[in-house]
Amino acid sequence: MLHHPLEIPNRVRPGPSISARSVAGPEGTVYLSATSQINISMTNGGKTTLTNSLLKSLPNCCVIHQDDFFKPQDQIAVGEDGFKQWDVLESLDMEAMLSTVQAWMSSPRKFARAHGVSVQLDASDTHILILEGFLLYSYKPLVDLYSRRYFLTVPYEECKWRRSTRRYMVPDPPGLFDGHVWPMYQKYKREMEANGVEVVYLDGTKSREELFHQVLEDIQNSLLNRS
Ligand SMILES: Nc1ncnc2c1ncn2[C@@H]1O[C@H](COP(=O)(O)OP(=O)(O)O)[C@@H](O)[C@H]1O
Ligand SMILES: NC(=O)c1ccc[n+]([C@@H]2O[C@H](COP(=O)(O)O)[C@@H](O)[C@H]2O)c1
Repeated sequence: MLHHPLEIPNRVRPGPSISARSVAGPEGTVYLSATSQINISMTNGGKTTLTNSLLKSLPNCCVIHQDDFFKPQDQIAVGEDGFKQWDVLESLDMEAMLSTVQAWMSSPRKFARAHGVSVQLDASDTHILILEGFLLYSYKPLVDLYSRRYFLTVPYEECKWRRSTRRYMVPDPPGLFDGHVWPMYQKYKREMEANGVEVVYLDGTKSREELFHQVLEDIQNSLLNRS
């Protein structure tokens, strides 16, 4: 069963869900034969919002959400600080996420169809996979597969405020943001930069529309440049 992220109340998704839709490009747009993986990162940076807009505008586009790969709560370690360590790589089943991405790579068309999506039949045969997640650039087997890496950033105060308005499947206990979420975000970002992972930084305080148009244009250009 396919779920569009917007249709899931309180962002609860029961088990891995793949979003996909097939749409025609705007008149005059040329999509070249290509398969691309695109990634978008940082908690509350606006990833889901941006992804939902892209999904409606890109041809044969599937989305995999990293937070569908959180391990069950009883497998999440408690740190010395007393918080459950949700924001570390070990709390995610990244092997399962990698397998899902590999299934798409081996046959994007079959993958989309297997998830109930009718694939657009045209000469261009472009397929796009968006990975949406807060910790995508720290798992080496996946990092090397991406065609384009976007990193949405918002300042500390904005991120904390946005986060305070969110209700996760497991609600944040008091102090989690300052005690765990923000320090882990900073740690992984530092490591990513030290490892030389190339990302396109996006200013998450820009308007939703501006971000959408910026990224859509960038993706379309990168598809054209692959010819
Ligand atoms: N460009 C933006 N400007 C202002 N608020 C935004 C923007 N994009 C998203 N938001 C809001 O920020 C919150 C988190 O957005 P969301 O897309 O769910 O983030 P993420 O998936 O990165 O955690 C939501 O309340 C959303 O409406
Ligand atoms: N989906 C879940 O099961 C779950 C549980 C606890 C915390 N979280 C939070 O989800 C965040 C990542 O998701 P977003 O990128 O949508 O904010 C992490 O910072 C993590 O603390 C998710």
